[in-house]
Amino acid sequence: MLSSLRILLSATKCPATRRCSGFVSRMRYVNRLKEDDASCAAALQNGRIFLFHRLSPLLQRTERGTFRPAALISSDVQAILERLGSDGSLLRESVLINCSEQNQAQFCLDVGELDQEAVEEECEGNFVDLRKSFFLLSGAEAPLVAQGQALLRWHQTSRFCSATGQLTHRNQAGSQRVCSSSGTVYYPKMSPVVIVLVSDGKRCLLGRQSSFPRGMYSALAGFCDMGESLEEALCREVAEEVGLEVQSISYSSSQHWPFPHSSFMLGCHASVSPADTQLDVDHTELEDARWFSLEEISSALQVKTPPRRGEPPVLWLPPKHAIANRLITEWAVRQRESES
Ligand SMILES: NC(=O)c1ccc[n+]([C@@H]2O[C@H](COP(=O)([O-])OP(=O)(O)OC[C@H]3O[C@@H](n4cnc5c(N)ncnc54)[C@H](O)[C@@H]3O)[C@@H](O)[C@H]2O)c1
Ligand SMILES: [Mg+2]
Repeated sequence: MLSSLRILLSATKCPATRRCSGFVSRMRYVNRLKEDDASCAAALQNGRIFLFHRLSPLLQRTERGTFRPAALISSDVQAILERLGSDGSLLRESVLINCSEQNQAQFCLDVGELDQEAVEEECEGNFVDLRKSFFLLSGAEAPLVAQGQALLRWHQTSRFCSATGQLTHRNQAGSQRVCSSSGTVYYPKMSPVVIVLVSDGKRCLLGRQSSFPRGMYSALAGFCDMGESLEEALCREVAEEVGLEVQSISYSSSQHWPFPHSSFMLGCHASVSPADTQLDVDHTELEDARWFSLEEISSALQVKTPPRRGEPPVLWLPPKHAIANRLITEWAVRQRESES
C-alpha cells in the first residue's frame, strides 16, 4: 500500500532566510557556548534569564494588557536570588536556550526551591502553567518558553545514568550530561510524533481525546514506533485511530512540542478517497472523531478564547502556536481557493 502513496514535499522557509543579517554568526556563537564552559559562564553574566518555578514560566503583563515571558538581566536575577536567601550558586544552574537577535545569550532557570510568591513579587510577574501560557503568548515567544521548559525538565529527570545508576554532570550550557562513572554522554531527548490533517477533498477530519478541554478537536497525532518512517507511522496512526487508509501525503512543517515530555511534531496533510470516508473510531484512543466542513472550520478558527463554564459548547481548535492549528489553517486556505 505504501508504494502507491504519493508523497509531496512542500518547500518550507529556512529560519535563516527570514532575516539573513547575523544569523550565521549567532548560530556559531550559540554552538561555541555549548562547547566552551568558560565562554558560556561569561555569556551568562551578560545574558537574559527566563525564570521558571517548578517548570511554570514567569510571565509579565505588558502595558497593552498582553503577556510576555519575563526576560530578566542576569545581574538582576542574581540580586533577587540573594535577597531571597539563595546562596548565589543557583544562577550557575541556568541552561542555555539560544541567542537573541540583539546577540544576547538567553538562558532558563528553575527557581522551584524558592518561595513562589516572593519571586513573583520581586519580579512583578506570575508563574503560569505552560499550557495556559500557550494561550497567552505570541507566536515568537511561546516556542522559546517551551524550549526552556523542555530543557529544564530534561535536566530534572536525567540526574542519573540509566546504565550505571551513577550521578551525571552537566556542562555549563546544559546541552549535555555526562555519567561520572562511565563517561557516557547524554543529550536532550525528543520523541518523534506524526500529526496529520486528513481530508476527503471537501471536509477535514479532527478528533478529540477525553482529556482535551470541552469542545476542543485537533488533528490526529501519534508517536512514531522504533524503526518506522514518518509515512509508515502516519498510515498506521490513521488506520488505528479512525480505520481509514490514506492515499497521499504531503509534508507541511515541524515543531518542537514540550508535552508530555518533548515531542518532535512532524506535520503532514493526507487525503482519503471521497468514496472511503466511513469512520471506525478506536474509542480507547479517541473520545470522538468527525468530519468538519470548511464553514465549521472557518468559524472555529475565529474562536479566540475557549468557552467558559456554563456557556454552550462550541468547536474550538488548538492555540495558534500549535502545529495542529497551522495544518487546519493551511487546509482552510487551500479549500477556500479550490471552492472559489
Ligand atoms: N502541537 C500540536 O498541535 C499537537 C496536537 C495534537 C497532539 N499533540 C501531541 O502529540 C502527542 C502524541 O499524540 P497522541 O497522544 O494522540 O499519541 P498516540 O496516538 O501515539 O497515543 C498516546 C499513547 O502512545 C503510547 N506511546 C508510544 N510511544 C510513546 C512515547 N514516546 N511517549 C509517550 N507515549 C507513547 C502511550 O501509551 C500513550 O498513551 C501528544 O502528547 C500531544 O501532546 C500536539
Ligand atoms: Mg493519537
